Amino acid sequence: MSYPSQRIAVIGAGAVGTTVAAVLAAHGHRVVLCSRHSPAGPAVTVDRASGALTAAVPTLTGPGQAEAVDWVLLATKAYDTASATPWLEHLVGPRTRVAVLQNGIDHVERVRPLLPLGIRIVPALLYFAVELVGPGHTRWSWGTDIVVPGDDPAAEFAQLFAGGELHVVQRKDFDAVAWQKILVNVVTNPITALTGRRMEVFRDGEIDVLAHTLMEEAIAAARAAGVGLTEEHVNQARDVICGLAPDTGTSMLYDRLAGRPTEHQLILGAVARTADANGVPAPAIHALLALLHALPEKVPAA
Ligand SMILES: NC(=O)C1=CN([C@@H]2O[C@H](COP(=O)(O)OP(=O)(O)OC[C@H]3O[C@@H](n4cnc5c(N)ncnc54)[C@H](OP(=O)(O)O)[C@@H]3O)[C@@H](O)[C@H]2O)C=CC1
Ligand SMILES: CC(C)(CO)C(=O)C(=O)O
Repeated sequence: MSYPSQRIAVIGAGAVGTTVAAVLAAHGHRVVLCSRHSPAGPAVTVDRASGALTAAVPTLTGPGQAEAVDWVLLATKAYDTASATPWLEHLVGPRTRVAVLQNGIDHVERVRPLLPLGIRIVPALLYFAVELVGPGHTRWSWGTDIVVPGDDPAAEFAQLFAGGELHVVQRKDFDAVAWQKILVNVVTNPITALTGRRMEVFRDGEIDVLAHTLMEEAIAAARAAGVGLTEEHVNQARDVICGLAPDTGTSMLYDRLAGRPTEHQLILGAVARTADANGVPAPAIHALLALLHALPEKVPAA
C-alpha cells in the first residue's frame, strides 16, 4: 500500500460493512467494525469468485469503546442513519471524514444534521452486490465499483482503496449517476423483494415489461426534475441490471427474508416524490410503493 495506513471505523456489520471492512483491512488499514450486536470477528471473511478473503477486524459493540478516527464509513440501512448518532459522536473528531455507503439520492442531506459543522461528507454509490451469510461472513456475487463525486474529499476516499479489490470511480456528473443507480434499484429491489425471488425472476416476460415501465417512469421523473440523465446513463443502468447474475439478490430482498424493514421510501419513495413534485405520472412506482408499505414483517425464503 503506497497511501499511509488510516484509522477507519465502519458503522454497521452487515453485508456492505463487513465486506468493505475486510477489503480495507486486507489492504493494510487499521479498521474497526461498529456493531449493535455481538462481535462479528475477530476475523471477517468474504467469499469471492477467486476464493475467500479473510482479514482480522476487531468489533466495537458500544459507542463508549470508540475514539476519533481518520474515516467513518456509514454502512447502515438509510432508515437507520439517525441511530448511528452516538457512534458518530465518539468517532468523529475535527479532521475525521465521513463516507456514506448507502442507496438513495440524498446521502449528504441525510447525514449532515448528525455531524459537527465543517465535517466533510463523501456520498458513495455501491456498484457491487454482497449478502451476509453469517456473522462476519459475506458472499460477494457481483461488481467492484464505488462511485463518488469529483471533489477533493472523494479523491481522498478513493486513495483508501487504491490498488485494492474495490475500485473507487470519481464522477463529476455525480447527481446524474446517483439517479442512474436509482434506476437500477427502482427496478431490481422492489421486484425481488415483493416476489421473494432473486434476479432469475427477470427471465419472466411480464416481469420484464414491469421493469421497463418502472424504469421509464423513473427516467421521466428525473428528466422533469432537471437531472442531466443522458441516454448513456440509462443504457448503463440497463447494463447493470442485465449483468446481475440470476442467483444474486438485492439488499431489499435480504431485508424481506430477514424480517427487516425495507428502504422503499428511500428508493421508490424518492422517485415517486420527484415525479409528483413535477407533475409526472408514476402509477407503477406508486403501486409498488403501496405494496411494500403494506407488507407484513416476514416472508418465507423462496
Ligand atoms: N448488500 C448489497 O449488495 C448492497 C447494499 N447497498 C446499500 O448499502 C447499505 C447497507 O446495506 P447492507 O449492508 O446490505 O445492509 P445490512 O442490513 O446487511 O447491514 C446494515 C447493518 O447496519 C447495522 N446497524 C443499523 N443501525 C446500526 C447502529 N445504530 N449501530 C451499529 N450498527 C447498526 C445493522 O444491524 P442490525 O442487524 O441490528 O439491523 C446491520 O448489521 C444500504 O443502504 C443498502 O441499500 C447498496 C448496494 C448493494
Ligand atoms: C446490488 C444492487 C445493484 C442490486 O440492485 C443493489 O444496489 C442492491 O442490492 O441494493
